[in-house]
Amino acid sequence: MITVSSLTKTYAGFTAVNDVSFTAQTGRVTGFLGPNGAGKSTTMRIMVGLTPASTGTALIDGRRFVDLPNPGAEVGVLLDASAQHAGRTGREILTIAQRTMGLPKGRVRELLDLVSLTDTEADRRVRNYSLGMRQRLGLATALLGDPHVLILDEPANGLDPAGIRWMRDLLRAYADQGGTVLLSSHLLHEIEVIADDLVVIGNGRIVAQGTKAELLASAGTVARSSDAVALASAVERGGHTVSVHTDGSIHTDATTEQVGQAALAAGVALTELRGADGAGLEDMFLELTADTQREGAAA
Ligand SMILES: Nc1ncnc2c1ncn2[C@@H]1O[C@H](COP(=O)(O)OP(=O)(O)OP(=O)(O)O)[C@@H](O)[C@H]1O
Repeated sequence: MITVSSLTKTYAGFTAVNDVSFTAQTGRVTGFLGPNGAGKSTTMRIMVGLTPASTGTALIDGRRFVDLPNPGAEVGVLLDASAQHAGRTGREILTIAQRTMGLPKGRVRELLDLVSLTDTEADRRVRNYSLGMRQRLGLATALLGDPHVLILDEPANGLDPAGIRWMRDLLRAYADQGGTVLLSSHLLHEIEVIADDLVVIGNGRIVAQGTKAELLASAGTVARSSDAVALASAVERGGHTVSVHTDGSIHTDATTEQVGQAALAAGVALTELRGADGAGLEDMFLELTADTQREGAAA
């Protein structure tokens, strides 16, 4: 389990991470979401001892990363896939890590197979790797010591669709076997599919956290009928907030059941009724981080 408590990081008067607290639970995948510059990487760097916190703590199973005797056997870290030594081959990088951690030689082969890097690719210098190959190698390095916690910054970056699905299945299985996964991503839909819990950060502050189910339930309901205005009025009469979209659908904070009841009472036939979870996470993300978006995308 990862426990972050009142973590703050300031750089020359600028607060990059502001009183951040959350936990990433054992057996669950926690998605760490936020716009550019929100403080995700800084938080993760503090967790693994690369950046000192100004105040607060980040503990892994109750201990600071720097106090772990053999950190690679407890925490797998992938923060920047391009930070690997460009002049070494993938196999060399894994072999150095295998020796440092005192693991059996055969572990390198196992991990190359796990991340689907071929022998030819493993013997190529990392400077000639594609971004997706670097991510696979980074994930192999993170998993080499068979850790029970994974901290991954944008691990899907550069992976093709098959690679993204592969990674998703791998992380799901890892969590199902009792591992703790914390991963950051801008790929909201990717997080929506894989995460059990979400932590949303904007301008260094946590703006929302909870289970994905809880947060998406609060994303409301989408409904459609042949008469959007009549449907909107019926739902509004129940005291709910409603917005009518240009495509004729309505989005409301009412539950699907409340919308169904309101439509029935008003004699309006529904042609669609569902939780807003499809686009819900993206809407929620833009809404919660509206103050911190560079493009004013949520406006
Ligand atoms: N060493 C540093 N010195 C000064 N400011 C820094 C330093 N490192 C990070 N920052 C600032 O802290 C803020 C948070 O950066 P961070 O990299 O943690 O964001 P992020 O959420 O990971 O963003 P992205 O999604 O773009 O990677 C940014 O404004 C960044 O410029």
